Amino acid sequence: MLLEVRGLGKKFGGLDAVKGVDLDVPEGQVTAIIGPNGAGKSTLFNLLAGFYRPTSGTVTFEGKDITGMKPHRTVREGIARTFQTTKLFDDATVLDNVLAGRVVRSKSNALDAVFHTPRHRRDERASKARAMEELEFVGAAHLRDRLASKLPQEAQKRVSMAQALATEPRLLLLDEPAAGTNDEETEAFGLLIRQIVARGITVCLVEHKMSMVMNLADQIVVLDHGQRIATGTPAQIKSDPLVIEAYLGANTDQAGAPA
Ligand SMILES: Nc1ncnc2c1ncn2[C@@H]1O[C@H](COP(=O)(O)OP(=O)(O)OP(=O)(O)O)[C@@H](O)[C@H]1O
Repeated sequence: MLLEVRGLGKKFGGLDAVKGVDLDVPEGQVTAIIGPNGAGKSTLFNLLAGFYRPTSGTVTFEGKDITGMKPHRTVREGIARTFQTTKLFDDATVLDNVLAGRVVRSKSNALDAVFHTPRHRRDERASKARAMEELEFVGAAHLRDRLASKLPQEAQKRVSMAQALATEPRLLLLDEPAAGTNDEETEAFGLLIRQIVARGITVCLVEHKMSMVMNLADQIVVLDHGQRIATGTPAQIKSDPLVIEAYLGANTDQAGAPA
């Protein structure tokens, strides 16, 4: 198992945002995490990537205990995440944004950079080449010199995927990759995610768009009120009474029952 989560919990004051969650993410697959608004999906991602420290439980990645590890360390371990609303550096170009993802794999140190040593120059060239490869992979190479803030949402999402891929992850956490995109763009993101998996990268995604989830996921994990209420294949989840109840009971029109 690539990622093993046991009894994971996060409290905000008196609220259990995530409670006693067990999760196994098999290598080379797509695991989707779904659930009504406020179910704890984003909090779970933040716990896995180290943005939040769990109140209880453990996270094991490739057999190593990474519970409570900070994001700069989890990314070195091989976990990258994208955000629901993209967090690019607005004043930087697309290429510089993707290069920022390379920093974690840089072999040269601060002194190399200050003295512009051959090692630093070699490292810089290799990083740039890798960043461009990732931009080509996501179909955004032509945008390399544009300011990230000036791009439409869909392009920003592609760039943030390139940035995450540039860190050379073994596990990619995608937080609502299809949010705010039209049907055609959603389908294109689905294809891109398949290509990512074909590269041997394991994908875990949070997504409200059920068409994408049902098409892509090998395994679906359903959260409700911070707890895992079901795990299974898309076919199993669609007909699970607990899941149907959670969605029908959800006071939202965005969550979209997995029909
Ligand atoms: N930083 C925080 N401080 C306090 N409460 C929080 C915080 N982050 C999340 N919560 C609460 O924890 C619960 C789970 O929120 P979370 O954002 O993880 O849900 P979600 O499933 O990702 O929802 P959505 O689908 O709307 O993005 C909610 O009740 C939310 O209000």
